[in-house]
Amino acid sequence: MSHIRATDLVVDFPIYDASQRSLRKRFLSAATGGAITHEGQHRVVVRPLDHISFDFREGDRIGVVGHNGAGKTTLLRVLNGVYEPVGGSLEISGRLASLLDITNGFDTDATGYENIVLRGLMMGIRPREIQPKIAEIAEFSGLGEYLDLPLRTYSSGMVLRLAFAVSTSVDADILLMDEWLSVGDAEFNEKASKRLNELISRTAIIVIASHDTAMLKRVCNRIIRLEHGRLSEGDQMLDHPQ
Ligand SMILES: Nc1ncnc2c1ncn2[C@@H]1O[C@H](COP(=O)(O)OP(=O)(O)OP(=O)(O)O)[C@@H](O)[C@H]1O
Repeated sequence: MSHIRATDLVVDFPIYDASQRSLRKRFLSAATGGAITHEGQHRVVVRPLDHISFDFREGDRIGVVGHNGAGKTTLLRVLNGVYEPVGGSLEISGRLASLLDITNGFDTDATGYENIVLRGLMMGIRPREIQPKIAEIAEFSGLGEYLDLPLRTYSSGMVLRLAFAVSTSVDADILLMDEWLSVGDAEFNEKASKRLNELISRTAIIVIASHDTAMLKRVCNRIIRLEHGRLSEGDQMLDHPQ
């Protein structure tokens, strides 16, 4: 059974070159962002996640809401293993896929086809696992002969189409998303939304951070709210101003 269990999770970002001068308006407490503590003359610590605990189980579609800088992206990155917590524990069981930073792993000098494999590697997928999927990914991207050309010849929308096609080609138990991915022109975007909905319906646990309450109401069955790095939970969380 897939699950994610966090107990008293803490993430800190120490900032070593912060000058007191740039922080002189300390009497203004920040409306956004994690808690800031001052340690000595030049060290400041931002705490985007402050002792948070949760238990996500199969069937959970979790919407993460909160103001700018509340810690939503940080939470997704911790789950994805990009950030290491400085405190607490995190237990993840199940294969994890992330739609965060979907162009990570791409090489602008490599062709579209080569980049499918590179992105696959970045996602922890072996070449022999991605190989049988290449034709479907190529077809879905709609990039045709461009797939034989280096990525640097693509428009930014074309790069995103390819990134989306690869990133959504492999099933996982847990899927992380930072906002609903909308890529490409209107026609591609519709196709992409359909693919994303299908992927979601096959995935045991979804965690999606967003400011889009209408989308969260449609996709999620649990809502958690981050506020200055602290967590609360409940359906009424969607009624708060973002
Ligand atoms: N690389 C970093 N170095 C220092 N502080 C950071 C870094 N990344 C994020 N932070 C801080 O961590 C806190 C949480 O940021 P995060 O990006 O997780 O917020 P968010 O809820 O995703 O915001 P948004 O809705 O604006 O995307 C903020 O106070 C931000 O200033």
